[in-house]
Amino acid sequence: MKSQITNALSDFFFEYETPRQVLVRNRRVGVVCRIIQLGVLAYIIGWVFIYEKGYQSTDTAVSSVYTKMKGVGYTSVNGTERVWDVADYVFPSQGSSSFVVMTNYIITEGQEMGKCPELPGKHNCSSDADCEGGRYRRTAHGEMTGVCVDSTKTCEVLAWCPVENDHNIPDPPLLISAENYTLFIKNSVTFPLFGVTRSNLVEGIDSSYIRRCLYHPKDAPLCPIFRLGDIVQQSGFSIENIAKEGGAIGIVVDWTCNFDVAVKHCKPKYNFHGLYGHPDEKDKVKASVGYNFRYAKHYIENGTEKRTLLKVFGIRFDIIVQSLARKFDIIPTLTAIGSGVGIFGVATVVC
Ligand SMILES: Nc1ncnc2c1ncn2[C@@H]1O[C@H](COP(=O)(O)OP(=O)(O)OP(=O)(O)O)[C@@H](O)[C@H]1O
Repeated sequence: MKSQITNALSDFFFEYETPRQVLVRNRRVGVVCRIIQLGVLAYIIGWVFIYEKGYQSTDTAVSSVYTKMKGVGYTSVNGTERVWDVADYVFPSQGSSSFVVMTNYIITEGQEMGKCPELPGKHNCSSDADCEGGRYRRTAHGEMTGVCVDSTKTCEVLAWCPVENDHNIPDPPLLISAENYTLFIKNSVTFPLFGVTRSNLVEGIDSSYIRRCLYHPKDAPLCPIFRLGDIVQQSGFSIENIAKEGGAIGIVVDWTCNFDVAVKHCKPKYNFHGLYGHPDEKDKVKASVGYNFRYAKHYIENGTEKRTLLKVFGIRFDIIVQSLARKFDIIPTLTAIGSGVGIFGVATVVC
């Protein structure tokens, strides 16, 4: 028993096996083998190393975006002139990466708590029995009082009165001048794996350049100030259409960087994508068109709380940062070489 174990151990430690090599002198097999090896070599060098950059490790960035609009709009509605500045037309005002620029609105001034009839068209009634007191209708403005108002043939509601009438959206849009506003984007990205931080205000973009430049895809691709009309156009919309009923535009800041070359070559690229906007005429039956929301400004007049309600139609901008940085790393390089050497074995098997 003991000698059997000793034999097994000595077999294991003092013997070595290796496959026997056979040299085949055959032209056809030789050519096929070389072609397969060449194909594998081309795959490893061309695809894995050059195209897929298998010798580099990758990292995505953490980022922060800050925006600021500038520009002034002017409206003259029913003889009332008004100037709209950035504090009036940007929502929210903090300069976040997702914000709305108002391009059209329906204003309902002097609303106060009270009882008034609903809008004609919606919530019609023929008698008080149709307006169940204390109940709400899904798209109503307030709580029904149980009265059907004769003059309008609509239910009376306890609500902010008079209720908003949004049957007609102003056309042309009231703030079509929004196309001349400018947007400033400040974006900073950090690639934690490589310990690199970059800003879209890259080398050469100083305060005097910022004061006079305007983004242009060819002439000024690094200027961080964008004209709104240009953004709308480059995202595939027309300002007249999107301004009336609103829409959304994605601005992509693309950081594709190679840190094997100097960090200063890591620069952002801007792309614009229409996310949703004014549809073609044939799409009129769509359940929802454009983009809008309601916004109220409250105040006290003669001891009564009142509000001005705005149904805001606007362009919603979403600034999306996309990033991919690469740098030489020994581990992916060795992994790629190792898998390449492994694939070489395929040629031998096939041959
Ligand atoms: N939307 C924009 N369009 C054009 N220029 C802008 C815009 N936003 C900012 N700027 C300019 O870019 C520079 C940097 O803006 P930043 O907000 O950092 O400074 P600021 O002095 O607080 O700007 P400001 O007081 O003019 O709003 C300033 O010269 C500013 O006037």
